[in-house]
Amino acid sequence: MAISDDEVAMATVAPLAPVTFQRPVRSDLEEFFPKPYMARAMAAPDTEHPDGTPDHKAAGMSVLQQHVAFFDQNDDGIVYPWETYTGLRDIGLNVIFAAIVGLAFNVVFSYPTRKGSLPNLLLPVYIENVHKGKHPSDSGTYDTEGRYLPVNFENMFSKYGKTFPDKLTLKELWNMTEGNQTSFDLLGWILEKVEWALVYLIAKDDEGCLSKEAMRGLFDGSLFEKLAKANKKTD
Ligand code: HEM
Ligand SMILES: [Ca+2]
Repeated sequence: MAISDDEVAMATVAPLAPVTFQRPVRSDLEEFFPKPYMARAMAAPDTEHPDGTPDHKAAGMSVLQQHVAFFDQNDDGIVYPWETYTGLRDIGLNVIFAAIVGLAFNVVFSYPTRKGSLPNLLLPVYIENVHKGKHPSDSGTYDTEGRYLPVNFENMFSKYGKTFPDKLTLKELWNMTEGNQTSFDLLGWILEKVEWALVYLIAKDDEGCLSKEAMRGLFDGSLFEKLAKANKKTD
């Protein structure tokens, strides 16, 4: 059967690229909120939350900056390893795990986000420059300036969420990190696995799935705030 030019122009699948059938994209997002293709600098909306997280303050920061600002204990715009450690403890990691993971985040992100040209042995992460920490093999939900792209967030679920519409099973999360891998990018691929493994660990639900809401909250940092609050209550 011949495909008309009109059909070609708007198609989201290509007959000779089976992967486009296996990982479909959304074409109905505008029914839920305006301009899903427009990168949001300060809010992280999805189909269920068209305005993002109302009780979470952007405080003038980009969505990626908000993701990291949770760890900035004294709000001076710089995240030192001991601050990452404290934040990780607050969201429920044990002492050893928080120490290892906390140090690892600063080891990875301090150099790319540095001010000036020299590395700093105290491993600060400068929130102002955190967009420079972006790595390949990610979900594409943050753009290169640290904004949030609703369409790419939603497509994670249309592509990989085969069991439920609003959460990913562990296998599906794994498939997503595999599917996001770009070539010649071992480090980005490892980081992607570690980041999502951590999110899964701290936020999986009773059925062993990662909810869309937890993942959305990961992007604007509200997930960390929620977990810290819940943790404080149980102390
Ligand atoms: C000081 C602490 C942290 C820093 C500096 C940091 C930095 C970043 C940066 C720069 C990105 C953008 C990566 C990209 O889009 O290529 C990012 C994304 C991400 N981070 Fe963090 N992060 C921190 C803490 C955490 C923690 C504690 C977790 C998990 C619990 C986490 C999980 C993620 C995930 C899952 C992504 C999204 C990757 C994707 O789009 O596929 N981050 N982070
Ligand atoms: Ca600080």
